[in-house]
Amino acid sequence: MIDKVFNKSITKQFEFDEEVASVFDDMLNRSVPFYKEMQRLSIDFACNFLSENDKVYDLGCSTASTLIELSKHCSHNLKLIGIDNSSAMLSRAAKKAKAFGVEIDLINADLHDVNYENAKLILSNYTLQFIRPLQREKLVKKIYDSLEDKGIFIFSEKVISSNSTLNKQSIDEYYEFKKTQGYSEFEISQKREALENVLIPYTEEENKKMILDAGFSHCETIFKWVNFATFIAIKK
Ligand SMILES: Nc1ncnc2c1ncn2[C@@H]1O[C@H](C[S@+](CC[C@H]([NH3+])C(=O)[O-])CC(=O)[O-])[C@@H](O)[C@H]1O
Ligand SMILES: O=C(O)C(=O)Cc1ccccc1
Repeated sequence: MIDKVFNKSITKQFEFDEEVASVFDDMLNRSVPFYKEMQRLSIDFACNFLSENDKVYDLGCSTASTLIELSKHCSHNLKLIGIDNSSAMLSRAAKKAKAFGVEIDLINADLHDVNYENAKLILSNYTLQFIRPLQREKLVKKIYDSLEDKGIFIFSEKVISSNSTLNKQSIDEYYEFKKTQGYSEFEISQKREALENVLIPYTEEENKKMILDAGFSHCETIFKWVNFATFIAIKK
């Protein structure tokens, strides 16, 4: 289904509700530049670190697109666990996983309330940005503590520039991208208002500092387009 969620005046802040979930895959593909390329890159890097029967978590898995793609492109048998607190997203994730014949343990819970034992890989694409800043650092520390010694954390985020001029130009460039994807200026403005104080992006440097402060030995940007970045963090 085509995303037309914001072609009417908003009546509430952005939520991952039934209406969003019903158009989510289209929304993501048209709202995140190079989403598919990022997803494939994160999967390729992930596969290099994974072995038979490793445990993989996707935090904020939405409709399980990434775990399904990972299972298709990684030759190892993996224990796949997707966590999300949106029932609407997880009901679609379950249907999609079944349709693709991929076994995924889907957990309907807040990311703060789940233990991610013995994780070799934790993924979290475009999710930390929705976690309140003080809680975000706490969650990243939990992610670090949950990973095995040779564990990897791959995550993607919307980012801001610390230079106000470049930040404004980045936002303008991003909205031009959205127009190429068929969104109207009205839809773009309504979604921007809905996301105010819901999606809170950090700078690339703030993301890396958060990761290193949690104890990770290394954090690197492996993909970036203007105001969207993908990072890989190595525990030891
Ligand atoms: N506190 C929370 N606890 C659990 N889930 C949460 C929480 N906050 C947000 N979510 C969930 O995190 C997901 C963020 S979307 C991830 C896309 C996916 N990674 C993808 O690559 O397709 C990104 C986006 O929509 O831009 C949603 O499914 C929320 O329900
Ligand atoms: O930041 C934005 O304006 C977006 O549209 C990103 C986004 C993509 C999918 C769900 C929520 C936010």
